[in-house]
Amino acid sequence: MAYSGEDKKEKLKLYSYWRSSCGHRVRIALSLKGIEYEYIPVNLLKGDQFNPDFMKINPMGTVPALVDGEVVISDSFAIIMYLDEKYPEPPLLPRDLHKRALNYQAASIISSGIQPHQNLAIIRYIEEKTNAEEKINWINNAITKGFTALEKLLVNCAGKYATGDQVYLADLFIATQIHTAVIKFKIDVEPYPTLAKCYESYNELSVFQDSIPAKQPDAPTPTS
Ligand SMILES: N[C@@H](CCC(=O)N[C@@H](CS)C(=O)NCC(=O)O)C(=O)O
Repeated sequence: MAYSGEDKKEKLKLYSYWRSSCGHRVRIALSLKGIEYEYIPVNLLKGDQFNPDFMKINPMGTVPALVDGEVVISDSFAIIMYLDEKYPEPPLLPRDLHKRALNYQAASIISSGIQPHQNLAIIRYIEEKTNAEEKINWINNAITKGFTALEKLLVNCAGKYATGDQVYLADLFIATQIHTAVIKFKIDVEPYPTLAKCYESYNELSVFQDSIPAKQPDAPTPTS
């Protein structure tokens, strides 16, 4: 089922940045549910997240932020849950309670155990206080620790995707975290066979392919 036009008077607005993994998760959710939206770029490298107009939308100065009429939400987890409740098809949470908890757990490992450690503000600070090598070590440690935990968590329940043969919440977080690790930080996913297999499956789906950072309107044009 696609949600376009008749369910909404005004298009949703997504404030994001092409390379933001948190924004990337939300794009996949919107795309899976067939929701049309307006994409508003916030250039994190230029500091647009601290522009007073944007700070009114999200006083944390981070992307993504979603505006749906009077409703403003500025955390990817909260945005995805809001979308899932407002546009229930296809559901992002399985009915089975154990699988549901695994989805929450995997999403949480990434949103609180990995992503904050690789966030622009943090890694800039680490480099400033130490050096570029320490920054890379810091990122690698956080991703290795998180991926090792995720691999253990999912090894016995994964199918094509993280918790079976249907895409759920965990997949949105895993796909985008692996994409960032592989493409941005050049980290190999091979040591995590369950995660690597899921990544292959995501790359076969157009909703995942179309949501990747390089395909966003604010992504730099590739030079040949
Ligand atoms: N928990 C928030 C984290 C948001 C976040 O850290 N966003 C990053 C991009 S992925 C950001 O905007 N960073 C800007 C900065 O560090 O200045 C979420 O899931 O939306």
